[in-house]
Amino acid sequence: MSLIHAKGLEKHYGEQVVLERMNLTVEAGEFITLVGASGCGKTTFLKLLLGTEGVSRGELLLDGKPIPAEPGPDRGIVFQKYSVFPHLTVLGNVIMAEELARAPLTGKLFGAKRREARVAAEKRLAEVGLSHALDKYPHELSGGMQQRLAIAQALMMKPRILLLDEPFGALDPGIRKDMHQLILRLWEEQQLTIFMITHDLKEAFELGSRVWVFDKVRVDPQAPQAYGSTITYDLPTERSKARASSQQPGSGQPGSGQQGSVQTGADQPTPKHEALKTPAHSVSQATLTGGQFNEHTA
Ligand SMILES: Nc1ncnc2c1ncn2[C@@H]1O[C@H](COP(=O)(O)OP(=O)(O)OP(=O)(O)O)[C@@H](O)[C@H]1O
Repeated sequence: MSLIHAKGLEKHYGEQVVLERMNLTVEAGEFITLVGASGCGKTTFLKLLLGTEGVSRGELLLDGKPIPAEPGPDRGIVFQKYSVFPHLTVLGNVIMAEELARAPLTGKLFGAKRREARVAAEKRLAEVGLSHALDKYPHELSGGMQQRLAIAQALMMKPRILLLDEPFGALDPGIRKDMHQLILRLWEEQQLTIFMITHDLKEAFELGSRVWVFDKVRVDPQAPQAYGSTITYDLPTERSKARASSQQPGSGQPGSGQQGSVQTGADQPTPKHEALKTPAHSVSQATLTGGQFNEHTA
C-alpha cells in the first residue's frame, strides 16, 4: 500500500478552486519537492497533508485511510518564518514541542516524564548541530540556527512525514548548503518521507527524488477562480535513480526504493470551451534557466 494516495482531490476556498484533478501516489521514503508560481496551491497541499485543512472533493489517504482532520505526531512541519517561541531557550523550545504533543491540555510534563523529554530534546538538538546553543534564546541565533531549531522541534515526535514550506528561503547561500546537507542526512538516517516547497529549481532538483510542478491546465479568463492547479509534471531526479540502485536486494540499505506516481493534469482531457495555455512551454523555460520559479511561468 502506498503511503499517500490522492484520487480526484480538490480543494476550494469558497468560489475559488485552488487544487483540482490531483491523482497521485507517494511511497514511504520519497523526497518530493514542490515548485510552482506563487499562489498556485503548494502550501494548501501541505496543509491538506498536515490535516489543518480538509479536502473539498475526492480523497487523500494516508496508509489507506483519510488523513485525520488535525495534525498528528506522524507529521511534522517547518515554515519559512521561524516558528519558535521567543521567550524560551533552544532547549526549552524543543521540550515544549514534546510537552504540547504529549500533554495537549496542560502543556506541561512533570517528574520522570519531563526528564525523559529533556534527554530526547538534547538528542534531537545534537542531531541538528545545536548542542552548543542549548541555553541561548531565539533572538541570539542566526537564521540558519533558528531553522535548525525549527527542524529539531518538528522531529521531536519522530514523524514519518516531514513537511517543509520554503524552509531555506530566507537563508544566505552558504548557510543553505549546510542546511541541504542536514536535511539529506536526516532524510536518510530517519527514513523520512519529505515534501518540500521551494522557489529555487536548482534546490528542487538537487534535493528531491521527485520534482512536482504545480500549475493550472485550465484557465478561463472570464472566471479566473473557476479552475485550480494540479501537478503538471512529475519529474524523477538523479537522486531517485541513486536511491533505487542503492536499495537493490543485498545493498544493506533500508526502504523499498519504489517511487509513486502522478497522473499529471496535462494528461487529462480538457473541455473544448476552456481557454488553454501551454504549461509544457513555460515549465521547460524555467527548467532550462534553472533559476527561481517566476511569475511568468504561471
Ligand atoms: N485560508 C484561506 N482562505 C481563503 N483562501 C486561501 C486560504 N489559504 C490560501 N488561500 C488562497 O489559496 C490560493 C493558494 O494559496 P497557497 O498559499 O497554497 O499558494 P502557494 O502556491 O503556496 O503560494 P506561495 O508560493 O506564494 O507561498 C491563494 O489564492 C490563496 O489566496
